[in-house]
Amino acid sequence: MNEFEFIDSIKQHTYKQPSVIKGVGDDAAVFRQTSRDIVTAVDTFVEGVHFSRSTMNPFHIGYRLLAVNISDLSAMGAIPAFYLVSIIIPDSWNNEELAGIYQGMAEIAADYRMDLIGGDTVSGGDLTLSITVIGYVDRGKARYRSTAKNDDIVFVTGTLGDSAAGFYMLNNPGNYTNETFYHQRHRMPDMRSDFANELGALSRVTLNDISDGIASEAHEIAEASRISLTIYEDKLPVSMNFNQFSADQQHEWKLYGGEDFELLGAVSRNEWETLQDIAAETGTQVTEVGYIDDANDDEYDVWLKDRNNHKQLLKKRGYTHRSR
Ligand SMILES: Nc1ncnc2c1ncn2[C@@H]1O[C@H](COP(=O)(O)OP(=O)(O)OP(=O)(O)O)[C@@H](O)[C@H]1O
Ligand SMILES: Cc1ncc(C[n+]2csc(CCOP(=O)(O)O)c2C)c(N)n1
Ligand SMILES: [Mg+2]
Ligand SMILES: [Mg+2]
Ligand SMILES: [Mg+2]
Repeated sequence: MNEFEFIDSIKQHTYKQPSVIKGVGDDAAVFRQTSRDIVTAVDTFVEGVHFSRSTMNPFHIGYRLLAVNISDLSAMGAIPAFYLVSIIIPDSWNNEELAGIYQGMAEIAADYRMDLIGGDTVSGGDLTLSITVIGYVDRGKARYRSTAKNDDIVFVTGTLGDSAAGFYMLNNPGNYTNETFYHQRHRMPDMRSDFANELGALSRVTLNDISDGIASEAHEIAEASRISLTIYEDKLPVSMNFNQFSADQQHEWKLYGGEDFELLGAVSRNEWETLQDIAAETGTQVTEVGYIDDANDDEYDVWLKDRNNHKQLLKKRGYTHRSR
């Protein structure tokens, strides 16, 4: 298949979003928007860094890449609408495998009524996929990392550490409990889109999605909001049978494992009950895991309290890409 046949094979023939004026097939895509704010993000996946063929099949690769981008839109309180895919294809990937990647993306796109409206195709190098997502949020309702205030409740959706545990199981075959569940949490993470969108009812909520690990994202909130954040270690939600792993593994994965794509947030005590109602309506597990304090002398610290109430500074550690 040449580049043009490939583009033809991945092109949608109809669009779900009524605002599309031009999708795939010209120099750029066009959509029209008058009332809502537009939210956009891009994340890149590289073979060997974000996935390997030994732990993910092509469908999972596509599914997960679009999922993690939807996660960033959720963390902004936005509804997904469009995506554009830039792909660098090495010779070692065949047509069937590439089709699998696009099927994975199409599967989750259907769940969120997203349209593929453009992209770019280049051959050579390592398999690299970069997805740009575009979504909408009601005017002025985008949710930021910078809005947390003293005495807010810190909460997290879902459970933590499952993706890292699943990745470990995929790489270290053995006798595990609930293995399929953990594999699934790594390969096809759940999105918190409905919950995040419904939070539009709140006057203020701080959100950040967990890609690098809760320790890292907690620091992003602390720094952006210029506050201090405390997490109770024994309140961090984990899945059933997470205790099949060693204490060190559990500690490492839930705090620093990353790729959970759950939402870490902060909300005022006044609106905590409304937030819990929204969680119940959208079938979302939400757990109170800590609180916000004023910062001490411009130190935007993140603390971890153990079950004996001992407080220690939580390092900004997680999955960090190096730059030279
Ligand atoms: N190479 C880049 N050029 C311009 N802006 C960038 C670049 N890399 C990151 N950013 C911007 O920096 C901010 C933080 O990006 P970052 O990738 O850390 O967030 P994220 O997507 O939530 O995290 P992750 O990539 O771990 O999922 C965003 O505003 C992003 O657009
Ligand atoms: C083959 C392979 N090796 C390592 C990992 C783990 N991993 C890769 S990127 C990342 C953080 C988010 O990245 P980004 O900041 O780019 O969004 C994590 C935890 C994996 N999933 N697959
Ligand atoms: Mg990013
Ligand atoms: Mg993010
Ligand atoms: Mg991201």
